[in-house]
Amino acid sequence: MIAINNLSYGYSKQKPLFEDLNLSQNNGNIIGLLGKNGAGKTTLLKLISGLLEIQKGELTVNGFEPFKRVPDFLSNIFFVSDDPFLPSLTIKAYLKVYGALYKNFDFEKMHKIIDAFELKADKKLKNMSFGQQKKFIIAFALSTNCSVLLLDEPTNGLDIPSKKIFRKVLVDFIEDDQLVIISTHQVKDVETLIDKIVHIENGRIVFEKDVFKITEKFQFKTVNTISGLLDVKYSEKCPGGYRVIIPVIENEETELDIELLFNAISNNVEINI
Ligand SMILES: Nc1ncnc2c1ncn2[C@@H]1O[C@H](COP(=O)(O)OP(=O)(O)OP(=O)(O)O)[C@@H](O)[C@H]1O
Repeated sequence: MIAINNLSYGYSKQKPLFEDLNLSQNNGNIIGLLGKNGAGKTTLLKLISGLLEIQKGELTVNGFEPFKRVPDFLSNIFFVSDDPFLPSLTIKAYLKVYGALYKNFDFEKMHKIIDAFELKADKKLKNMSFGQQKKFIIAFALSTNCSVLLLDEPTNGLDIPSKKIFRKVLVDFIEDDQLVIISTHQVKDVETLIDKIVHIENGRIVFEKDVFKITEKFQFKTVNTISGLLDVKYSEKCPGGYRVIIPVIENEETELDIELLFNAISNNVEINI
């Protein structure tokens, strides 16, 4: 569980990035963390994982203050950074050394995922491509069975077949009691996975809603024309017509279009639920 109350943080004292930020998330959710470039997504993940120290307010993860980095905290959280640093070890050797740090590490799960990603256990991590390294660290993160998983741009560098495998391994191997936060711009890669959207803008959380509540209230669809449509919350032109967000009519729910929702929120459209 993550609890953030009135958090302030800035890289420079003159211009804080976050001021009075509040966020509370329970385990059992997969959260899509969205926001424009520079909004602070990576910084927030670093604060949650204890790589940066909060300057004001409160931040606890499973009851621990992250920056204290006590072993019981560290063994139950895993942060997959956008650009992971990996030592000059084979996968096999890495698992022996680092797997032992996580009390619930599941070696069988690890082998299933590295097979799915077509990685070779006797290959040195340093000699792998960026995409292969990303796949390895995602496999490792999932296998730790940590209570909190933080994934920063996890599909960045993955080819098209690997993105499909990524979605499948997340569905198959995330446990019901984990809290997973995925920060990404590649929203199509995670659209079907996430059950909650958190959108950061100007140092604040400007939108925080469950996906099922959004799709219960709003339809996301492509139409030929918007003339005659009542109560269009947001629209944008696309080849052959318009992509629109409109209220659900007669229980006719659609799937969430995260990109459209992102654009609506970024254009200050109120999506009240
Ligand atoms: N080490 C640092 N020193 C100073 N400023 C930093 C540092 N790291 C990030 N910043 C600044 O903090 C702000 C937030 O950066 P952050 O990387 O958290 O954003 P982001 O939402 O993850 O962006 P992106 O979507 O581009 O990855 C940016 O303005 C960035 O320039």
